[in-house]
Amino acid sequence: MSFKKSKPNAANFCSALSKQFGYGSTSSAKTLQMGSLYGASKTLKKSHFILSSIAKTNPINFRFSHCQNHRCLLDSTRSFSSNSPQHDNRDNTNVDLTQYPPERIRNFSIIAHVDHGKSTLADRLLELTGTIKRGHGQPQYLDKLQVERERGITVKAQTATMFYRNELNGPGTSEAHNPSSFLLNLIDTPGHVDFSYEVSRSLAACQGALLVVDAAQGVQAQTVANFYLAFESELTIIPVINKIDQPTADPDRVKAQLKSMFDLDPSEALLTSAKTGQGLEHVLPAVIERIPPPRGIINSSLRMLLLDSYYDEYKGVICHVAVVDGTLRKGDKISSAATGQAYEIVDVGIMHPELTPTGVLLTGQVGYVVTGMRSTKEARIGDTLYHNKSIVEPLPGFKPAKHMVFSGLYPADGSDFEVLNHAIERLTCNDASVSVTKETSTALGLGFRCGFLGLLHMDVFHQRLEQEYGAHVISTVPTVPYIFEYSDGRYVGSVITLCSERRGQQLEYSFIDSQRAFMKYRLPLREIVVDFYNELKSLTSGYASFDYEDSEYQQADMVKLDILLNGQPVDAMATIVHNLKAQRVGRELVEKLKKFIDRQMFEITIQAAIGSKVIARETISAMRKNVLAKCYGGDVTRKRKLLEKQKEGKKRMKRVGSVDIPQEAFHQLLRVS
Ligand SMILES: Nc1nc2c(ncn2[C@@H]2O[C@H](COP(=O)(O)OP(=O)(O)OP(=O)(O)O)[C@@H](O)[C@H]2O)c(=O)[nH]1
Repeated sequence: MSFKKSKPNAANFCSALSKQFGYGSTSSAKTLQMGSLYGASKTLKKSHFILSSIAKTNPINFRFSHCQNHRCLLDSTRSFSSNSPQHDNRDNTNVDLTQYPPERIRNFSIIAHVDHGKSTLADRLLELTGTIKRGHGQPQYLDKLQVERERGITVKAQTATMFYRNELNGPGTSEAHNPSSFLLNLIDTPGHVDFSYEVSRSLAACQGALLVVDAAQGVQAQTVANFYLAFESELTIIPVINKIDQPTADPDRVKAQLKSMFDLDPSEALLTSAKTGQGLEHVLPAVIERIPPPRGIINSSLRMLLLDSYYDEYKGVICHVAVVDGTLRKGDKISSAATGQAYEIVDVGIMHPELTPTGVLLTGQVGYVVTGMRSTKEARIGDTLYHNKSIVEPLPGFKPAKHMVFSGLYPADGSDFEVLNHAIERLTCNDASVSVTKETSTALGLGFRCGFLGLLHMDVFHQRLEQEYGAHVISTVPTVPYIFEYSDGRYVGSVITLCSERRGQQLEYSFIDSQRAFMKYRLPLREIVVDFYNELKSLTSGYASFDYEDSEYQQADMVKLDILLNGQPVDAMATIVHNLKAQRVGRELVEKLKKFIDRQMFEITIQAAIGSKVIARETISAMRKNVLAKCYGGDVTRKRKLLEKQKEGKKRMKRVGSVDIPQEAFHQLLRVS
């Protein structure tokens, strides 16, 4: 499966806020719920599913002059700002963080729907502040993972520290004495719904968020979801209408949406083009003016929130932290509230944007620490770190991730279990939203049962295992639920038909404006986990978008569909389907398997069965060895004897032979709904 920014495919986008189907035949079906965004205001409840479609908009001129009188100089000449994107681990003693008390710190995230321009805007802000060199040749600088670059999407939130000061205080004024120098921590977040856990974690370190909205596409499903994440975290939200350079940009329409859906004052919206640079000079002044400084207590005991972590071959576990109260210095002895383990701070610094040692982190600052943690399991995301022997109230931490898609992960070669074990342990250090338990399959041997936030998340996790740790993985059919949001105007009819075919129950249907509709459906996750999103996109010419929320379990007529190879059930291929669809799904599964299993020296029967009842069957005939090749004109009894012997041998092989199932066959099964 692959997910490209421009052409999302169904399987990937169908990520899930869902729980695992029960695996027994008596389990109930999982349902999905779409929610309406209608009438969103500060009192609104979080919405569930959105279906919206946007007709092409006409180009429109806009006039907007917010912040036009604000004069600012983005300081790119400071001695500690780097002009090189690759300056990892400089011993940057010039960075004196003690010059930045909380009132001169602003921590903010950039949040948006997929592709609305978060990472590009982050690039521009890093360039404007001299944090990275202009035209560094690497767009979306903070998207560092190979998987992010290949797919063109952000999957990990990334923090970067920038330094910024106003011209009004005089260019050239020394950093130490310039009262309006600011330390800004920017967190670029992913837009895809599968990675919203990254967004919510990032928001915990922020007091404000730039809500970026594409000037042509307007408010989309993840705009709404992310708005509510920020709103519920009580952050100051600055709306940024981006991509105003596009011919179809219609900022006035977007402003009206922001007002009607979120009660955001249209006059507060910034108009930008991260591509051309238009309007960007107003962004950081707005951040400084509107977002409050962090509220921590300087003279209090240290309390530090563990935001994220990753494993570095040389340094061990590196933790990203936000200092909520107090001060942290290199050499300090700290403890973990979650595990009670004690550590010494070996290194501390900021991401500027690479690791830059500073020796200290003060109240309100965001940075990294190296503590000599030996095991990745010790780094508990959401943990509170504090000075040894001090008594502190632990911070609230994060809500646990809700796993919606569960899949078995097995080493492609059974003997590589330890390699996979090691790889999963390291990767989950950097992706705490994945749950992992060991399991055994008779067909695939020792492996893991993993919970993901969605199919794209699952797919990205597989890819990262391969790319970053060289582990080759077979994944089993996900036992998963999904939820969506859509928007549509002109395509409403076909969306309704699609949802009805998928056993959806319409809960709400309303229009946001003349071109957009919101629909709320309760859908069985099983029905949308595969291909639903592709169909939705193709039916609506790509205009529909969706978001989803877990709904309650519902009673449903579900059956367990087993796949048998030569009479032996393959547990990894068993799936739960609705009784009405069992016949069709069974037939599709055996037909697919027939295509992907190679002929062998014996006949292979592939069956789909519910309990003892076989509902579909295919046969792969045996490869025929010409046992008569050497009988030049021999007598007919001799030939018959040889053929009889071959037949006997084949029967035996069939009985004892094990069928080789290629990895591709497992992947193909994922695509049958
Ligand atoms: N015309 C135009 N294109 C832009 C602008 N900003 C970003 N883009 C383009 O929009 C596409 C998506 O930009 P990204 O910055 O990757 O979007 P994103 O929101 O970070 O995407 P995800 O992280 O995947 O959610 C890229 O092709 C950018 O070049 C803009 O102001 N104008």
